[in-house]
Amino acid sequence: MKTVSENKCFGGVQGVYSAPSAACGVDMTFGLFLPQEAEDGPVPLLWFLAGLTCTHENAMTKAGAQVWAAEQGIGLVFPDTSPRGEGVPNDEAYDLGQGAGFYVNATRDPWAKNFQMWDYISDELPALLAANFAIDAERQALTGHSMGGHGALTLAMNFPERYRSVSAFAPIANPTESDWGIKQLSAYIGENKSDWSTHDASLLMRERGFDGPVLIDQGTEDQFWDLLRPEALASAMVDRRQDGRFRLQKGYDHSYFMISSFIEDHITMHAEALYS
Ligand SMILES: N[C@@H](CCC(=O)N[C@@H](CS)C(=O)NCC(=O)O)C(=O)O
Repeated sequence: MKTVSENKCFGGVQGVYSAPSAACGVDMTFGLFLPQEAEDGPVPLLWFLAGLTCTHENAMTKAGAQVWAAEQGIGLVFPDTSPRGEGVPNDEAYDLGQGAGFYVNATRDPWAKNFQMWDYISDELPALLAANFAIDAERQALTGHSMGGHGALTLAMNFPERYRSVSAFAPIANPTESDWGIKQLSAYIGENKSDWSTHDASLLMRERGFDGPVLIDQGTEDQFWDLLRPEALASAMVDRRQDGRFRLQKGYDHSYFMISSFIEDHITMHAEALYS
């Protein structure tokens, strides 16, 4: 593992590291914020999964999460959104290939060799973090934005034993019915729609729900509203009687300004679940 940078931040350390990934077949870069408490022992961990076009850097620099994580004594990890670099397949469109891993394990060429983001996020990176940093792998929670909100919700509902709480900002909520989903799921895991259901938050919410705190924030002026399909997730939560909050935030758009406006509430909710 290589240390790319380490900066003191709100009494803790904001690091950027890079390590070879067996799942993705290339070196993967991630940001990790550890609060001061990590000097004395393992701390719980909140994942921030980012959206289309993002690297490890967007949420790390724009979400404003560290101040609240420092206050609560929890770690934050900011993974990349796909493998990247020379030799890794890509597409001309911004919403497929590098920067658009969609948090699935690809089974189709040319993607299958590198695009194993599901395994990378749920297995490989947590093990690497627990082995190298003061992270308590028994206490993890997930949040994310847009494509990353989709990743957070689908991982949480598939692995409820691994994650204590889940939240999302403007998640891609119903990818099996959206152009942010149909194109990518077809390319990565094939045209057979029955293989897609584990990667659709609204379908999972209807079938399984989540036995822990859930918080969704969605801006009413989100320019990608039609692609995100928040109504599908909201109605699935109601139909299931899921314990949780789905908040429509008047006037907010899809940007990190929306995220930084509400991140405190998300981190407070996760901290309560992680320390209970
Ligand atoms: N580039 C795309 C949109 C990409 C986009 O908005 N990405 C969001 C996530 S879905 C993001 O976080 N962008 C990076 C940033 O704001 O820092 C477009 O112009 O249509």
